[in-house]
Amino acid sequence: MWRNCVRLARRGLGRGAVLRPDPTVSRCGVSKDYALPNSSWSQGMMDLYSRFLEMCKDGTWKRIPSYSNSVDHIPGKAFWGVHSKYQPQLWQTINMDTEGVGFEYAMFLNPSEKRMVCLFQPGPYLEGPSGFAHGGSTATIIDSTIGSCATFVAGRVMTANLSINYRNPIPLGSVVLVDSKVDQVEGRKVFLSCHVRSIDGQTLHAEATALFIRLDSTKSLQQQMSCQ
Ligand SMILES: CCCCCCCCCCCC(=O)SCCNC(=O)CCNC(=O)[C@H](O)C(C)(C)COP(=O)(O)OP(=O)(O)OC[C@H]1O[C@@H](n2cnc3c(N)ncnc32)[C@H](O)[C@@H]1OP(=O)(O)O
Repeated sequence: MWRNCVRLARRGLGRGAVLRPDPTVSRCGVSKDYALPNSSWSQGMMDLYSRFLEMCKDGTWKRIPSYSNSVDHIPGKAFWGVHSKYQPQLWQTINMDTEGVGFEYAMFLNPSEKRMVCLFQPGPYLEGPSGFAHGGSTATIIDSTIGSCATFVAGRVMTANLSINYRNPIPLGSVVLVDSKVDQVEGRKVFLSCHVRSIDGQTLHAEATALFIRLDSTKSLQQQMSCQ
């Protein structure tokens, strides 16, 4: 499906050339918010989602939609618009068209607390040890959640450091809460921390700290990321 739906664009030739999806084309030609309930969500995931939606009513929390194609949804805004309050996310990595097999998730932002939480239900494609989520998939969802939080406070950022302690394995199909917050901002550096817990709060699955760096505004993203 991926091969059929995505137009790949080769940008540049030779050293440093990258092959990546054309950001103007959504994976199936249709823009879709991937962070919405579907039939694969367990009752626990639905209940938690409803609780957070309830907390959105007074404006304390905001639901963050997730599109693989930002173009239709952020008209006039450059990729990773700087200092956006909150905006649709661009997730080619974690959005899968088959429901329930990979990352099922929904993110909510608490702007005043500079906190981003992610309700996460890992599917079978994320298996590492038998029956449990692969540590790399846990790192991905942590990086995505923390990164979204850093984006909220600082605009265009990249992960410079991510340190994770894995405390208890995450059973596939279970629901965990990835809870991240900004601890400190020093110039271009954003320090964050994160805990991943079961929804009853009894099991600590992982804890992490991260450093994100706000990209130099005088350089384009291309320059910033080119080989030096
Ligand atoms: C709609 C869509 C939303 C989308 C929402 C987006 C969410 C994003 C989530 C996914 C994010 C990723 O996976 S990003 C992919 C993984 N990350 C990467 O590939 C990053 C690779 N690294 C880099 O490109 C670069 O090293 C940067 C950009 C991180 C930093 O480069 P730079 O901008 O030139 O900055 P530089 O001068 O080196 O460093 C600035 C300051 O930070 C310090 N510093 C730099 N790196 C480190 C480090 N690892 N540990 C400690 N300190 C460090 C330096 O000492 C310096 O301190 P001082 O001297 O000033 O005191």
